[in-house]
Amino acid sequence: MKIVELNRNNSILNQYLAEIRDVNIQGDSLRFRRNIERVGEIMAYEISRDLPYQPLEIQTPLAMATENVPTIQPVIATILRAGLPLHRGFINYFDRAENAFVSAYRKYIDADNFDIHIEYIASPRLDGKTLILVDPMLATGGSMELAYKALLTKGEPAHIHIASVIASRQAVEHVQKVFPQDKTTVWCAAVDPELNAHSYIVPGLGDAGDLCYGEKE
Ligand SMILES: O=P(O)(O)OC[C@H]1O[C@H](OP(=O)(O)OP(=O)(O)O)[C@H](O)[C@@H]1O
Ligand SMILES: O=c1cc[nH]c(=O)[nH]1
Ligand SMILES: [Mg+2]
Repeated sequence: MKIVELNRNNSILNQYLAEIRDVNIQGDSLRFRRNIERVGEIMAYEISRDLPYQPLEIQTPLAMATENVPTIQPVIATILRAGLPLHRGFINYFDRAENAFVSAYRKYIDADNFDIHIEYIASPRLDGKTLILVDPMLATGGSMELAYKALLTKGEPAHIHIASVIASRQAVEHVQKVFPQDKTTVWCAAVDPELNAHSYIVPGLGDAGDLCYGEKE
């Protein structure tokens, strides 16, 4: 399974990631959402390089031109609610993509233990398609795994891309166990070393959903 950590190479993505993490900047929720969206745009561009292409003949005002263009449009799936700004970044680039939405939330049993609940799924058929699963945080990997299993009820994708802003090392290992090795690629802006007792990524960024949309009850 190919794992790509985009912050290993210097690019403007690192500036957006620094602002997303920065406790003195991330409280500006408009900037936080836009920075997540910009990471989504950069990831969409990177993933676009892995798609199949074929030449297209185009009539310009002066002559014929040929450009290689993608032969497919992916399905962009996300997990509510923190996934929404990242998803928006992806569809800013894949403007003819189909889309899927899954809800997932942590229901805490006590301070440190929780189950993940999936209650809502809206998806096109996925058979033979390229599925891009986008969620800014891959902490334990549990939400991503359960969202994928829910989406499999809509068909078997030909290839799966997982795109996260920050993943924990543990979640990357989990994904390597539960997703098909031969047809999954993982894209992260950063991979962080630890989870804390509440299964939050450390250093991470805090709670992505709350930073986007406010605290929930
Ligand atoms: O890898 P996991 O351990 O499953 O954690 C990651 C999940 O946590 C966050 O969502 P959260 O449950 O906070 O919901 P929210 O988007 O409504 O805030 C995040 O967007 C992921 O979906
Ligand atoms: O670090 C984490 C873990 C789960 N959800 C978040 O928003 N952040
Ligand atoms: Mg949250």
